Formats: sequence, structure tokens, C-alpha cells
Amino acid sequence: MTTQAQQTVTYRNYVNGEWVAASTQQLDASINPANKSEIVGYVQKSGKEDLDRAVQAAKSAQIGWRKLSGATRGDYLYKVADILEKRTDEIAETMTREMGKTLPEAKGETARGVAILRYYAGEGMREIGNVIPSTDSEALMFTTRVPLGVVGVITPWNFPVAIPVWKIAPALIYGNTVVFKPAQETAVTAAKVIQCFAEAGVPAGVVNMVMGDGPVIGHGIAAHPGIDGVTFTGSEQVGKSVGQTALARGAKYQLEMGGKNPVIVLADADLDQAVEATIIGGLRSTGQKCTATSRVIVERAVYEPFKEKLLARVNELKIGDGREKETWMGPCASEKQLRTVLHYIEKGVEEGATLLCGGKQPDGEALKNGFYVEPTVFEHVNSGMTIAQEEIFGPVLALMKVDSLEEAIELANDVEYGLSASIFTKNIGHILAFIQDIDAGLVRINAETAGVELQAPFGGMKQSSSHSREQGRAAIEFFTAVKTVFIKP
Ligand SMILES: NC(=O)C1=CN([C@@H]2O[C@H](COP(=O)(O)OP(=O)(O)OC[C@H]3O[C@@H](n4cnc5c(N)ncnc54)[C@H](O)[C@@H]3O)[C@@H](O)[C@H]2O)C=CC1
Ligand SMILES: O=C(O)CCC(=O)C(=O)O
Repeated sequence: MTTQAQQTVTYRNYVNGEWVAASTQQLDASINPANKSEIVGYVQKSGKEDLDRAVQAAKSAQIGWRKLSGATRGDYLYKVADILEKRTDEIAETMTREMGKTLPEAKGETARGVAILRYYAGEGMREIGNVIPSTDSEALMFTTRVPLGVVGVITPWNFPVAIPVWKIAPALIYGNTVVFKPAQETAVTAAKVIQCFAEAGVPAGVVNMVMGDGPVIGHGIAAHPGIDGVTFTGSEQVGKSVGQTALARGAKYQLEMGGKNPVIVLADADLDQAVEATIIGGLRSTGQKCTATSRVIVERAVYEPFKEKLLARVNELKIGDGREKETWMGPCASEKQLRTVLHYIEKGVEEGATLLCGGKQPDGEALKNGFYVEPTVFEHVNSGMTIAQEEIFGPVLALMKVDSLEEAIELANDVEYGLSASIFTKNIGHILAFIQDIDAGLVRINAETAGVELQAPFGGMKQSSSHSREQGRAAIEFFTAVKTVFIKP
């Protein structure tokens, strides 16, 4: 019989084409949030010296990588995609064990990583500039694009495959080299993604991974003079400090941060469709998506039937280990996240909202060792309450009642964030008003607030992002700089 000690692997940093232990000789255990006594793997707790080596490797590899044709860089990404695709089941299983989302969700995310790699592989063959008529009739004027140089990639734990891939793939295709710092909570999954780059033969130094704590390696990336651009996804507080640190030394930065995403349900909505989208948008991945539905704003005429249908569906959801077939919703990704969610639930009750269902850790022998929380629905929530304003990042929905579309949009916009927003209605006039007036980077009609597509721009308004966009062709704006060229015979 194999023991856990025999099975538990130690994952190393990837620097200059080699798997290396951190100079600190310190490790963290990455644990399974569905069963906190299960160690998924040991990961490096690196120091500044490890980061310096990775930056040096990325710098040395940069010119060689930039000088390859886009098509050749694309061929490497196609190879990475093929390898990731072959390893989908294994990597998805690791993701579920390491951060708790259900296996079908983890498989879907890994498949999305494959599709993103292929999308950006093709990008190596697409145009990178425009010809602009010069006022000099003998001259040729055009724009072209060049890479930034070395890009630092700082990612969270909620999409441990998709987010790193949607940052690393465009960075590489446009000719940058990368220093990647994954969230420590999901560093095993990240290491498996980087194994795919290594196995595909991506040249040494082009992709480097340094695991470690945010304030050490994450901050170190933002502050490092050898890093030309920093792309970050995570909390608003950390994002802003990353942005300020990068700006202070004149580096380019891009931040994707929180959301407080509303769904509006109008009186003429298909209520079954709206309920299903609210459940999926709000509670899939245990509500741990920046695009998750958090506020549910319902017109008075349909409030009661909507609430009844919603509660009936929520009460059916099966909580459990994401590896089990019957499980609909897994645990929170970490103890810290569980504490945050419970804190917000407590705050909701304290501030006078009415708890309709959930609100606590579920009972049951099978669940007592994991970071589980019940899907939770509040009503009588007003905009002044903390649960109506702050990002919870957990399976918590706040119901709010309104009398008109205008009131609904006003309420929806009454937060600091502006990432995604949905409306359920059949009225074209209401749809057009919503598209026009809602403060959100992703505007969704008769669809859940989550559900990002890789070929379209992704990003938010207000405090949700640094006003930049990721994914699709929009990625070229961050990962390259424009040169305007004027040629005269
Ligand atoms: N927009 C999104 O997709 C995400 C939002 N969040 C929000 O953030 C809250 C806290 O989650 P955390 O994991 O603590 O997020 P976080 O913002 O602390 O972590 C995100 C990444 O930043 C790194 N980091 C941490 N401190 C840093 C620093 N001082 N300088 C540079 N990098 C640093 C982390 O190691 C991780 O790689 C959640 O409750 C949720 O509200 C969390 C994850 C993803
Ligand atoms: O909804 C999605 O698929 C992406 C969400 C996201 O980027 C995030 O939560 O960080």
C-alpha cells in the first residue's frame, strides 16, 4: 500500500529551463480544501534571490525569442496546447484537489486553457500594424509593434489554469519572455501547466516560474527593475499596490481586480431562465469568480415567485468534494476564504438583512474536514450594507426589490466596481437602456454574469480594473508597444 508520504511530490521553481529548489530551502504544503489533512504537494517558498535569477534568465532569453518569427513562436504554443490537452484529466483532477472546484468545472477550465493557447498561437500570423498615409507623398509611414521585454505575471487561485494561460500565451506570442508567480494556494496546478511549456521545448529562460508569498515574490516582481511590464489578477487592495509600485518605476502594468456583479430581473423575464442563470452565475465555483453574481435586483411584480423558485433550486444543490459525481458545489478554496465568507454573512445579519437560507458551515461527517459553507441567500438588503458593497467571493446572494428599470440600474451602479452585469427581460427598449446606462465592462442580456469568452475583450470599469482589457485581440495593447515608422527613399 502506498502512503501519503510516498505519494506527495515536491514541486520546484522553473528557472532558465531547469526545475530548481528555492534558495531559501523552505517549502509550503498545498492542501486539499475538501479535506484539509490531505497534502496535494509541497511547493517552494522562494526568496528575492530566486526571483533575481528568474528575471536574469528571462532577460537573457528575450532577444533570441523576440527574433523568432511569430509563426515559430506560435508553433511552440500549439505544442503546449497539445500537451495540456493530453493531460486534461490529470491537471483538472489536481485543480479540483487543490482549490475545490468540481471536476467538470476543472475540466472545462483546462479545455479553455488549451483553446486560449491555440487562439494565441494563431495570433503569431496576424497583422501587427497599419499603413498610415504620410503628408510626404514619397514616404511610407506605418505602425508596427514590439514586445515590452520581460513580463511579470501574478495570478490568483480561482482559475489556476485559465488565468495564467491567458496572460502567458499573449505575452509569449508577441515576443516577451515571462516570470510567472502563481498563487501559492494553487502552485501545484501551476507547476503542471509550466511542465507543458517545458515539455513542448520552449527555449530555456522564455518562461520562468517562481513560487512564493505575495509580499515577497509578487511585490518583488512589481518592484523589479528588470521587469518591463506586470500583469495582475487578484484583490483590489493588492492590485492597486502592484500598480503603484510598477508606476513608480515607470513600468507598464495591467490589473484585473474585483466585482460586485448585479443581475436585474424585470417583470417580463423568463423566471426559470433567470433563476438558473443566477444560480450558475452566483454559486458555481462556490462564488469565487470576479464575474460571479452577487446582487440580485428584482422587480416587485415578480419578486415573490422569483424568490420561491430561487430558494427551491438553492435547497437542491449538493455540497461536497468536487471529485464526487453528485457534487454541485465544492468548498471554499482556503480557510482564509472560508473565514472571509463567514465574516460577510455575519455582517449581513448584523446590519439587518434577512437570511433566507444557508449562512453557516454545513453539518455532516463527510464535510467536517473541509472549508465548506452553505449556499446563502439574503433579502431586505439595501445598498448601504456591507454585503451590498464589498466583494465577498463566496456563495452568497443578496436579493433587492425595485419598482422600475431606472431604479434597478441606479442600484446596480451604486458600487465601486463595474466588471459584469446581466439583465433578464424581453423588452428591447429596456435592453438598450441597460446596455447604455450600466457601468460594466461585460454586459450580458438574458445570460449569467460569468461566462467569459477567450476571443473577446475582458475587463471592467471603475475599480474593477486598470481600465485595460485582456484576452482576444485586446491583449496586444498591453503586451506590445507601438512604433510609428517613417521611411523616405
Ligand atoms: N479578481 C479575481 O479574480 C480575484 C479576486 N480575489 C479577491 O481577493 C480576496 C483575497 O484573496 P487573495 O488570494 O488573498 O488575493 P490576493 O490579491 O492577495 O492574491 C492574488 C495574487 O497576488 C499575490 N500577492 C499577494 N500579496 C501581494 C503583494 N503585496 N504584492 C504583489 N503580489 C501579491 C498573491 O500571492 C497572488 O498570487 C478574495 O476574497 C477576493 O475578494 C481573489 C482572487 C482572485
Ligand atoms: O468568469 C470567468 O470565466 C473569468 C473570471 C475571472 O477572470 C476571475 O474570476 O478572475
